[in-house]
Amino acid sequence: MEYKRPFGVRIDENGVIPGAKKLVRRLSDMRGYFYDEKAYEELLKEDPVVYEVYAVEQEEKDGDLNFATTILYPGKVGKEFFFTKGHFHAKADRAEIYYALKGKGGMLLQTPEGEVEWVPMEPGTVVYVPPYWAHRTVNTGDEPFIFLAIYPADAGHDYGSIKEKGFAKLVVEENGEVKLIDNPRWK
Ligand SMILES: O=C(CO)[C@@H](O)[C@H](O)[C@H](O)COP(=O)(O)O
Ligand SMILES: [Fe+2]
Repeated sequence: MEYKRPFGVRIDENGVIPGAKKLVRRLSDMRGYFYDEKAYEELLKEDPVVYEVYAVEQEEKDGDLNFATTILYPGKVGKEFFFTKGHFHAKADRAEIYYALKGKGGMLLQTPEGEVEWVPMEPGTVVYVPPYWAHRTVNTGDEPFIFLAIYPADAGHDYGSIKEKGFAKLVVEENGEVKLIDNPRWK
């Protein structure tokens, strides 16, 4: 038997995993995701980086694990806080663990039927993402929101239905407060 080699890596203070595969999502990669289209077009002139992912991934095999950090930058489109695209897993029954490292935010989770949960996250918070729940993180603070995710190597990503329908709730700032409001576009 040829064994894989164990290793340790240290996540640096900016959330970077040395040697990991880096993915950058700018606002222009997220057309159609934010509710306020006018505010989206306005901010597109700057095209800010919304988030970066540093992923250490294995072959898509049952039993193995991937891990990744996400650095979700602070910002808003209109009154809606910056968020990650959000996805179901391609293998929908694959669960996941998130561990918050820095900054402030939360996770929106949603079942295929559109039932929504919001879990606030601060450094030290562990979130259990059960099988079948779509998940999106939101930065509700004014510094980068950084977290680690650990997920089965064969989980995969299914972005389609979230891209099309979004989440049933929007996370917005109203009168200086973080609020969850109904997404008028959700059907
Ligand atoms: O949930 C996972 C992996 O299953 C996270 O590593 C996200 O992939 C990352 O936070 C970016 O978010 P998305 O753009 O993939 O929704
Ligand atoms: Fe995931």
